[in-house]
Amino acid sequence: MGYPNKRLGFLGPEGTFTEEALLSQKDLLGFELIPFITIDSVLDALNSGAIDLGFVPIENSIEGTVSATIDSLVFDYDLTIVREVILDIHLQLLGLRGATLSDIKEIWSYPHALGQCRKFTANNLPNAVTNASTSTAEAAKMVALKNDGAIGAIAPRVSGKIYDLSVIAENIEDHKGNQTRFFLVQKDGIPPSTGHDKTALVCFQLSDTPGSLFSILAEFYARTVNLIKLESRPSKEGLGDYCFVIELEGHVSDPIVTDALMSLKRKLPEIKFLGSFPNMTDPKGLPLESDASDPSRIWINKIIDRIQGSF
Ligand SMILES: O=C(O)C(=O)C[C@]1(C(=O)O)C=C[C@@H](O)C=C1
Repeated sequence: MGYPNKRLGFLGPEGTFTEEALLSQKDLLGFELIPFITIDSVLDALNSGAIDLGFVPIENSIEGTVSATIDSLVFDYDLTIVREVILDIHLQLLGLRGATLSDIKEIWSYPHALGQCRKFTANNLPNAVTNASTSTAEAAKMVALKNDGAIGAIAPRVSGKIYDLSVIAENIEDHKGNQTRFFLVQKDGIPPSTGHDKTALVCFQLSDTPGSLFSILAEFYARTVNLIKLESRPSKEGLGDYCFVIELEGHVSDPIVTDALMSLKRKLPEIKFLGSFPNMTDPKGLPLESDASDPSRIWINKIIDRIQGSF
């Protein structure tokens, strides 16, 4: 199935985990897939309309949230999350053919990947200098270009094949069950409810007073809406000033979710809706090409307007 003239940007270059997660989504392969060198450049291109969809990492089970992604979604752009994808992550120490562990004096990788192998590096390469690259695959590409046996990259196995590097040490992540979650984002349009959805939003508070977080959570508790994730992020307004990123079970069009969000809206100066999207375990796919004149979509957009206060 093709999507003529539809462009999907992702964190590249060829060989990143982001690309691997994207390629696992067969229905997206008909798009023109365009690698970008940073997460910011993907989201910026989406915001400006240069691409139709963006695919970026959001969180890792060892290292936590990818700040570049969440901060762009919360503060910089009005984009909507339409899908989540979860990928098992195994990191490899790659180097030139013939290089061994004792040859490596310098390691390059994406900071989130370096963090996932912190203990491995401390125990096995305590004197190696670590350096940040814009992605794991970019680090692998650079090792190949520099053609220096003393430089290693922490990267996916597939990137070793692409850039002709060999695996010096395999599966070096510090904890078992390492996984990263990715978001597919678009400028607007909310996938209809599948019955197995999540909703993401940001709550901005007026001031930090006793019970202010409790009063947010109470709205969900009162309606037995299950919270999946709660994270405080610096609001960028000053040290100790936070906003709350919340993920909950349900779709924004589910009456109890709508009701909880409307009630929150009356308490808080600002709520930002980030998206309603199917749980990754949902066996039903989601229609990507949602029709702008679809009455259910117009109705959902009205709910969002009311929650965000732009009516
Ligand atoms: O550099 C890559 O390969 C990416 O896709 C980025 C990223 C991340 O942001 O966490 C994705 C998965 C892994 O956790 C390591 C790196």
